[in-house]
Amino acid sequence: MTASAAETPKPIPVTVLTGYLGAGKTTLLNRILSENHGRKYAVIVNEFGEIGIDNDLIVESDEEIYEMNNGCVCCTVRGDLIRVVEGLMRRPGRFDAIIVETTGLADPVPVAQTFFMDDDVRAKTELDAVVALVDAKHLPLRLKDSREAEDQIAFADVVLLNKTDLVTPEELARIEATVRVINPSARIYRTERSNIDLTRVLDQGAFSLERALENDPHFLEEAAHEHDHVCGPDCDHDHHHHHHAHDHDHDHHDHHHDHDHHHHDHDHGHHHHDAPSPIHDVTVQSVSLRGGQMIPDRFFPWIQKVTQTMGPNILRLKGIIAFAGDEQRYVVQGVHMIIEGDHQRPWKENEARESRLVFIGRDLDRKKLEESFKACEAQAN
Ligand SMILES: Nc1nc2c(ncn2[C@@H]2O[C@H](COP(=O)(O)OP(=O)(O)OP(=O)(O)O)[C@@H](O)[C@H]2O)c(=O)[nH]1
Repeated sequence: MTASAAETPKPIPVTVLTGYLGAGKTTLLNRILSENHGRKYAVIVNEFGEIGIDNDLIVESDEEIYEMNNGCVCCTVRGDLIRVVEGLMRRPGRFDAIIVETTGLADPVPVAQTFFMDDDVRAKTELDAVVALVDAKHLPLRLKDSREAEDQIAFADVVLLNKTDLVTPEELARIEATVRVINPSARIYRTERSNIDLTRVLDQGAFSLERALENDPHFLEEAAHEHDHVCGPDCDHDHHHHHHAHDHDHDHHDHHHDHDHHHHDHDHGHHHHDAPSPIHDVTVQSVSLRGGQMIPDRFFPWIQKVTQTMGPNILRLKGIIAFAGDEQRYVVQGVHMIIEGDHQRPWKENEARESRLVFIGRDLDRKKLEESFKACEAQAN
């Protein structure tokens, strides 16, 4: 029997969206889902925070959204990703392409590896491009405190330098130069609210296995990257012990920095090939709050105060707030001290009018946040 085009369907292109917490991934995803491009996407998102707000922030569309388990892709979710993709493959014709939105704390490498490691997935999909969103305002801070932020840029095929409205032209030029140093070959575009001609992001045919292997000769090796990054706060891993626990079966210390070839000589001070590098940023935690209906005159001054006083430690906040007497859901979002909010849509008949708020950051005082959040409730005194 000879294989014909009909018998071997074209591999499904996969776009991986990466970028640090709050950089603009969901904003881009919502553009993709809203725009009339005539293609049908299956979207895979990796929820962050135990009360899962992310899914609620994606625009409603005909697209099918698949959630992966809590935790980071590299540690616990790769199997999950393979299962979701295999499930998708069993329903040919339902969609033309796949988009994977990774959590802001994830290393994109294990996600990309997934599309090469499992034989079935490898045969049926084709990694089209890794697209990294960069928050222009907060990049300098990120490069100081997060290896992931840098790795995400280093590994990208396309970089969207986003939030250009929050920086001066001079700052923007400097930031672009920094991105260029971290990744000399990526296509870089400046964007506001992830506003990009989608033909520059989708169907790029940009991902090159050859280049990935050049940057990291161990790209195709299982576990080379598994533990070289920050796990999400909800990751099941025992952060304090697994480093030792895994030492005997993976020698990830020897080669997991090989992709640093990318990084040339810029000096961020945290890339040392031999020194024991911080394996996990164990200080990042998440605090999830739940409450009833809130009084705006309590909630807004409270959230203002929280972001003013704790801003430097708040990497990300997201919430859906039910205000007493308000027929609409109110969405609040923040990155450090920059916070914004808006009505999203009317509450549905069967939806419980409750408020949910997730903080991701360092040194968060859970008890204090819980109590002060509760004090904004309508029934609180
Ligand atoms: N000022 C400004 N705000 C932006 C821009 N792009 C996105 N935002 C806002 O930044 C916040 C984060 O955007 P998201 O698209 O949710 O970011 P994300 O990367 O999906 O965030 P995580 O999923 O938490 O990692 C939201 O409040 C956006 O409205 C921009 O270009 N300028």
